[in-house]
Amino acid sequence: MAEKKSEFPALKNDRLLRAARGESVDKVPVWAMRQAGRYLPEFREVRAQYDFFTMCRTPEVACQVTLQPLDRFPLDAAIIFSDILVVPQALGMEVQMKPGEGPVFPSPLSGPEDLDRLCNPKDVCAKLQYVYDAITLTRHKLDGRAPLIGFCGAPWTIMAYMIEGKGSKTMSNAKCWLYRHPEASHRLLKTITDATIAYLVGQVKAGAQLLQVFESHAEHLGPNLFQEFALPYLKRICDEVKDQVAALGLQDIPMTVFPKGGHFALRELGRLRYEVVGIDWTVDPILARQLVGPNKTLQGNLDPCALYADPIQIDSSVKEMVEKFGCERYIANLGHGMYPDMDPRHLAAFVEAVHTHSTK
Ligand SMILES: O=C(O)CCc1c2[nH]c(c1CC(=O)O)Cc1[nH]c(c(CC(=O)O)c1CCC(=O)O)Cc1[nH]c(c(CC(=O)O)c1CCC(=O)O)Cc1[nH]c(c(CC(=O)O)c1CCC(=O)O)C2
Repeated sequence: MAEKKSEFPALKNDRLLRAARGESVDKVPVWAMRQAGRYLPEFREVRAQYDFFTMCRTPEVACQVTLQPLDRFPLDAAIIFSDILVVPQALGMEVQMKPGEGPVFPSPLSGPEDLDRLCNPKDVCAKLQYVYDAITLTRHKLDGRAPLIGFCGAPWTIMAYMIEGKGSKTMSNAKCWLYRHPEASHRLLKTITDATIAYLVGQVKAGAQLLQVFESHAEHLGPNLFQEFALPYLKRICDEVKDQVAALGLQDIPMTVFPKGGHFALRELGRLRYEVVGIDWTVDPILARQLVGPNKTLQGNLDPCALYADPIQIDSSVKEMVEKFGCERYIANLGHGMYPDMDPRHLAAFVEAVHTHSTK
């Protein structure tokens, strides 16, 4: 795949990239996980016309909805419209998105013998070309307004969906594998990791300017299982993506790891090569800073439900958050994604408050 970076319009707002690299900024950059989505009426209009994965697979539509929140709010980043579950799809698993229910795998992995059903991880890139095309198109259409974030799910989180077949309160089926089939679990995690590394390098080639790895189900592991079944794979992803990007002669791009519910792992994650560590709203910013150390950028962490409050309350919650994090080495975000019933005007209040309370 050809290097497309030089063909793209120049970046006019580099706050996010500067903050990720620990450089000073005029104000704290802000974006929101799930900033393109059902809480926006213009998204729901498009969603009414297409199945969810058809939206992901149609670069013009994915680009259109990626840009919708940027047209409304002065956000400092766009995140490509896609889902973490496109990787298990590319590995050969069927995933349906059922309105009101979420993702469903009709035939989840029921035991180690099912690993033979998975495709070769080397083949995922060709199957995910539509994501690369959406990234390249969106970089052009963004016209340098803000950097474009690419993303993926972390191996444990993807493994959990492949075995549970849907969201789960306990992840007991997936955790059963960790205790009963540790060797097969590592084989599965390695397959997902190999696919993910290739997928993320492809996103950089296509034009992604920062990569975020979502370990959305860290909370189910606890320190010991995280150490064995999550940390080594998160490390490999960062090391190998960075090494491969360098070997291709491409510019190094910042990477973020977001271990939702994984406060017990922040110290170890602070020792990896990720420039940014995302934290959810259950971790105090001062403690997070102590755990990851001074040389990482922190991202987060307003309780998403704080957006149900009125804009005056949102302003004071954001002021407190910014004071705790400080204006250096910090990217403002929610501690998890937007919910479908949120008022877009309250996200506007969040974004405005971050910029107001962090302007030098
Ligand atoms: O803003 C953008 O451009 C990208 C938005 C985005 C979508 N999926 C993800 C992102 C990136 C981001 O968060 O900014 C990533 C993602 N998908 C899932 C997870 C795991 C999880 O939620 O547990 C993640 C990682 C981030 C995170 O932790 O939130 C898995 C997932 N995908 C969907 C659902 C159902 C739902 O209703 O949200 C789930 C959770 C399943 C569960 O375990 O309970 C579907 C989905 N993905 C995106 C959207 C758009 C939107 O938020 O409205 C949807 C809803 C689909 C629909 O319209 O029916 C986009």
